[in-house]
Amino acid sequence: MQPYAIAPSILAADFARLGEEVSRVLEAGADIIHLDVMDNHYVPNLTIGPMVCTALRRFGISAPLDVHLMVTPVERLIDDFLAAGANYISFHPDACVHLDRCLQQIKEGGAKAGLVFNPASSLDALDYVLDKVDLILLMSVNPGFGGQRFIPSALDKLRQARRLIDESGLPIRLQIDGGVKQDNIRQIARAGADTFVAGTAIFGQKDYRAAIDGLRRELEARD
Ligand SMILES: O=C(CO)[C@@H](O)[C@H](O)COP(=O)(O)O
Ligand SMILES: [Fe+2]
Repeated sequence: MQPYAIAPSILAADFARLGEEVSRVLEAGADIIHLDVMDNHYVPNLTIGPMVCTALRRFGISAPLDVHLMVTPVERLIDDFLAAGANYISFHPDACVHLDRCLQQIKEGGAKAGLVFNPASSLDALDYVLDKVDLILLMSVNPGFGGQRFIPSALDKLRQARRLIDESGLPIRLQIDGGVKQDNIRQIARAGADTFVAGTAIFGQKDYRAAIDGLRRELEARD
């Protein structure tokens, strides 16, 4: 993966044409595809399951699929998403009883494992498992819906997570999710993020290439 990765969230895509939408956004320069899995239990919304991941693979999508689980419990779905071809599987520590076991389950299944932190959650859950994590995902909105406004306190938490990662020397990606736009991505990158989920900022635009180029231009102008 390149130093900065753009991960369009399909939550804002046209679900009636999902395969084409994902192809188009990849042709427009997306690095990975972010899939928001919601169960109407952990979050008050209901979206997609592993069948959609399988369908995208059958459609010919070979790009990395980044699955963001907003479900509880997570255990069974991990196996289903591994079988469906997910490359990254991230879950919320508070949605899972045996955190260490879930991380192992993902890694033994051949995918990269991520932990997700809600806007009001501390990073304490990383204390004993940092070496088992490939990705830290910080939510900059409350999970459940696309199109919300970026919560500014996520910037401090990004700086804190960036310090943790740098001090550990581990190759952990730092992903930000929620309300990422052209007018704030530069500030978010400065705070330490390297992977940027964007739903409405990309799929909400007519020209996906212009949207992704616009985000990248801001990243290049970061310093
Ligand atoms: O996980 C979530 C929401 O729970 C996100 O992935 C959103 O889908 C991002 O959408 P935008 O805020 O970029 O529109
Ligand atoms: Fe997400």
